[in-house]
Amino acid sequence: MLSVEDVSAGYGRLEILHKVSLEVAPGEIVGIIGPNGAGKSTLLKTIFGYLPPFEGSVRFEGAMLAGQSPDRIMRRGIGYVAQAGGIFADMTVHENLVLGGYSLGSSRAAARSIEKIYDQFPRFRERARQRAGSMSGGEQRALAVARTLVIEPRLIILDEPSAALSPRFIDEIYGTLADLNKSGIALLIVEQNVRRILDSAHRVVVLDMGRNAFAGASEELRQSDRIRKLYLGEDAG
Ligand SMILES: Nc1ncnc2c1ncn2[C@@H]1O[C@H](COP(=O)(O)OP(=O)(O)OP(=O)(O)O)[C@@H](O)[C@H]1O
Repeated sequence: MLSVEDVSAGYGRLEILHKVSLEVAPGEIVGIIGPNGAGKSTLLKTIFGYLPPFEGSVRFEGAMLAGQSPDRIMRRGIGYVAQAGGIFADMTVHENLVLGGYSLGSSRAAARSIEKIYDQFPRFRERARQRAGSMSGGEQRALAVARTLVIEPRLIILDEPSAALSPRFIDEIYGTLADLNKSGIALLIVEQNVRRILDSAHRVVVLDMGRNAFAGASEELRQSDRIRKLYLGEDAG
């Protein structure tokens, strides 16, 4: 469904990603982990069109994404939840959802889609007129995810959905993500919380210093001495 092949990318002339590859199959949850500065966010920004790759290809359902704007990529059926969510705190919950449908170009289609989201997340219907910034951190994160649903994506890309949330809210957001996945939406998730992503993802890709370091089924990685030692703080002995 999503295929990233030998992508090199970075900022200005500074190359951060060196020939990175990964695949996401329909309905799959794929996690990306790696140390700080490994290039995880840079990879998501490159897939979503915020950064043009220096080389390599990004394909979604067969179509080339490289060189397309985030807006067009969204219309092809990919949602993106930036680090820390990026909702508009001073706007209402409803206005945030309306903005999520901006790229649809049809307010009727967006309204229909938002109605479905309210059915799925009744608490947002109750809070439609509430200022988004007045909700809890967990609810704001859920709203950031819900907002991507207005365009009815087949893949959602998320940058650290658990960041700065308490364990209870992390459970909630991952519960929401599991439900979306059950409804058929594939997920590509950058996550610092390695235990959480190993529990949730089907497969995990490890990036290190801008390169593919390791990849495998979550179950396989959980058994790996290297992963346990480096990322789970366990004594692999
Ligand atoms: N806008 C930018 N301009 C120049 N360099 C940048 C920019 N954003 C990130 N970088 C650099 O790119 C490298 C990779 O950063 P990136 O944010 O992709 O890593 P990450 O794996 O997501 O890290 P973290 O887990 O800390 O979020 C870092 O060395 C960072 O300093």
